[in-house]
Amino acid sequence: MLYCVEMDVAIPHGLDPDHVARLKADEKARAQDLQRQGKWLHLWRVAGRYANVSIFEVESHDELHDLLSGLPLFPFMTMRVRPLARHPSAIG
Ligand SMILES: O=C(O)C[C@H]1C=CC(=O)O1
Repeated sequence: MLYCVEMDVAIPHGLDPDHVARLKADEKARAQDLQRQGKWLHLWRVAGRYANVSIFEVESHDELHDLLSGLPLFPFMTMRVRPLARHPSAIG
């Protein structure tokens, strides 16, 4: 199942900078691991915003939820999830 997920990141200003740096490093490692596993197919920065648009391929809503809610930055992200269906005019 394919999903388009838009993630908006809002890290509170008062957080310890070392803690934030660690969270970002952990997030990067996890994102790259999921890409290597073939579950996080696309990861694009939204120009001008601390946000991304991503495409995930997973088995179920539950798998997607587990994966997203386990991201290190999850507590600081607002997510918009859209399930994708095949477009009848798509040639690919
Ligand atoms: O920077 C972001 O968009 C948030 C998050 C998603 C992947 C990652 O490495 O960080």
